Amino acid sequence: MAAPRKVIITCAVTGAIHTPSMSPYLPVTADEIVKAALGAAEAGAAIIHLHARDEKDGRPDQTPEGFARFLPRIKQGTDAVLNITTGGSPFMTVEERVLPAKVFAPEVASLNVGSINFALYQMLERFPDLKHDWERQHLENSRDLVFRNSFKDIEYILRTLNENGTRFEFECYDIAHLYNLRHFADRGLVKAPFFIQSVFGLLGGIGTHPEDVMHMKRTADRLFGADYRWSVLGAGASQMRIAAQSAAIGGNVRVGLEDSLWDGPGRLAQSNAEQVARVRQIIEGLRLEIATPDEAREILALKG
Ligand SMILES: C[C@H](N)CC(=O)CC(=O)O
Ligand SMILES: [Zn+2]
Repeated sequence: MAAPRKVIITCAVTGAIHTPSMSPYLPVTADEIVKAALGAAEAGAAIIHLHARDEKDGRPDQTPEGFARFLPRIKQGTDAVLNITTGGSPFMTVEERVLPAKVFAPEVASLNVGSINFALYQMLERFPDLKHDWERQHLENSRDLVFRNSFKDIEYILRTLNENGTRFEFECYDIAHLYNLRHFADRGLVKAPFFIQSVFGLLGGIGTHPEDVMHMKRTADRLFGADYRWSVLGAGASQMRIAAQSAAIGGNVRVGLEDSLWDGPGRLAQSNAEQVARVRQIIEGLRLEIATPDEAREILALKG
């Protein structure tokens, strides 16, 4: 009897898309990010995806100092794999975005494998009472926002972080991004196994229909065969449905308040750990097991 498959849970605890007025549960300060990360790891997340924020008003902060406020305490409190963003906020330059991962040389860093229109303004309707001006500007300005990840930008991040032995969470927001990754693999700039994080439901990228999920998986199977490890994230209300479909067809999952503030229709998730516990229930309900951090390191061939 084959052992149950191990499913890797990634938790993205705060991000740079949602803003503090949208949810009182969104971690903002370093203390809150530490508590959220350790809580998510305790609940079963093997990988923690990290962004930093300004302590006072919560705007995205992509300075190494911003990450230094919480990284050592998280490292001390858990053996979970730490994944530092190179996406930062889509309004930042690639030089700004890559700096924290360059300085801290994490086991994993995110890498966005293509450019997309990145709409957030539709959230203005959902959240009419934003406290800070920057929050309204952040959403408003996304009408004209292209999250730039040119081939030159991607190569720059790859060459900068390959030196540290850092491996990547390849964020693919659309089918074209899988072909971009194939291109860099053919050039030998990325090494298998490829950890592909398919992003569903961001306005500007692919949708959340089960056919969209199958299309991503079928295309990745064709382009990468056994050389990739697949994971998915569903934005907003689609989070758990997309995770369930992925777990059922051999994939891994990502949850966290970066990707969705919700725990069911109209109910704000009260912690990242709550979302990890819910997706764990789904995984164990399918009679699968969650991967420990060390099992995730083995599955993804991380430097440890
Ligand atoms: C949809 C997610 N915000 C994708 C993300 O996590 C990007 C990054 O940090 O590099
Ligand atoms: Zn992120």
